[in-house]
Amino acid sequence: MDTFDYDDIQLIPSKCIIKSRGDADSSVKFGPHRFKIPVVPANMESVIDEPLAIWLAQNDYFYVMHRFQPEKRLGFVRDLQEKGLFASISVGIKDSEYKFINDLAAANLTPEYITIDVAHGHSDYVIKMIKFIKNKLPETFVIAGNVATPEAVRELENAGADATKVGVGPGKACITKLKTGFGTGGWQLAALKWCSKAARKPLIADGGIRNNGDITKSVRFGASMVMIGSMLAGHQESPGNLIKIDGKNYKQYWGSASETQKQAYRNVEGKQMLVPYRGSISDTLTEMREDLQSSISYAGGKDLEAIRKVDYVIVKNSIMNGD
Ligand SMILES: NC(=O)C1=CN([C@@H]2O[C@H](COP(=O)(O)OP(=O)(O)OC[C@H]3O[C@@H](n4cnc5c(N)ncnc54)[C@H](OP(=O)(O)O)[C@@H]3O)[C@@H](O)[C@H]2O)C=CC1
Ligand SMILES: Nc1nc2c(ncn2[C@@H]2O[C@H](COP(=O)(O)O)[C@@H](O)[C@H]2O)c(=O)[nH]1
Repeated sequence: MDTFDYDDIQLIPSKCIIKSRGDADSSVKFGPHRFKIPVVPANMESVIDEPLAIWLAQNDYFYVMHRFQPEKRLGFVRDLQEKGLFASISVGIKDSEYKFINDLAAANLTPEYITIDVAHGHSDYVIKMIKFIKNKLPETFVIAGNVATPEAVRELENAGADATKVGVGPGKACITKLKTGFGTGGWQLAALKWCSKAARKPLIADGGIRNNGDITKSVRFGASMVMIGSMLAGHQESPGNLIKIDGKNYKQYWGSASETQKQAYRNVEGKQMLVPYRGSISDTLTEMREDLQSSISYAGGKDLEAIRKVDYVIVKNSIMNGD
């Protein structure tokens, strides 16, 4: 298998067939809804909160609410659905989560999306949770992860997952690779390609996106949706505190397995850091959309499908040369 990451790849342009980049359709159908772009902010407490989730749903962007305020989730689902918006939440795999799924079913609440959010998703306990949710809430679109291999994708899909999330350790706030020696850090894009050979259902590429072009590359190598943490954590709407250093503004970004998140130093596999302040998230998402439209034009098509077929070259870390 070739191993490569985002910086090692350049996509090769094909003849343009549209008059304007504005004619390119960057939208994607994912589960029961269609979204403006194949991008979702990471389900981390430093990336998404309730007001941002509502804004994203109102503006046709996908979101996944984090699972770190478990007692608020049922009310959140009810609130969103009462507003006529889709509900998309996260769960873990501990015993209390089974009670939560039962509570949702008993209240006749069916979230449109549930993401099973576990660091090592290739696990019998994740499989058990997929089956449980599919039994109790059969209409819910279940996303399971995170995984790194085709075998894991196959097993989670066979258990009933509607989509699988690929990426173990490529995240900006991640120290899994350093603390355990495992993961897709440094070859996340190749891992996505490898997993896509086995996938029969949608894949989410999760972690390691550093430039808007990496979203396009993820789509080329098999992603239906791309999950982004650090690049979407620095906004006015982002939950992290605003910090000013030497006249420059930053936002706090912390890993979901960091000491900040856990409030304890046990099984820590994440860190806290500062990311540059970037203003409104609406402007960043609009730029992502425009860059995707441009990508579609370079791919010689009219929609995201065109990107999936383009040729590419492996340039081994040289695309930033001269910058
Ligand atoms: N995408 C990624 O690369 C990573 C993401 N994260 C994020 O950090 C958060 C916390 O993750 P996580 O620790 O899974 O959540 P939890 O603390 O909820 O752990 C998940 C469950 O799986 C058990 N488990 C067994 N082996 C492992 C293992 N190797 N890694 C993790 N759990 C294991 C845990 O038990 P016990 O705690 O007793 O071991 C626990 O019961 C999540 O939001 C996750 O997405 C964290 C690391 C990597
Ligand atoms: N190893 C860890 N991975 C983490 C942690 N918290 C979140 N994550 C993963 O990172 C991505 C976001 O990656 P980015 O490169 O876009 O910043 C996120 O979706 C999780 O999968 C953590 O504490 N440790």
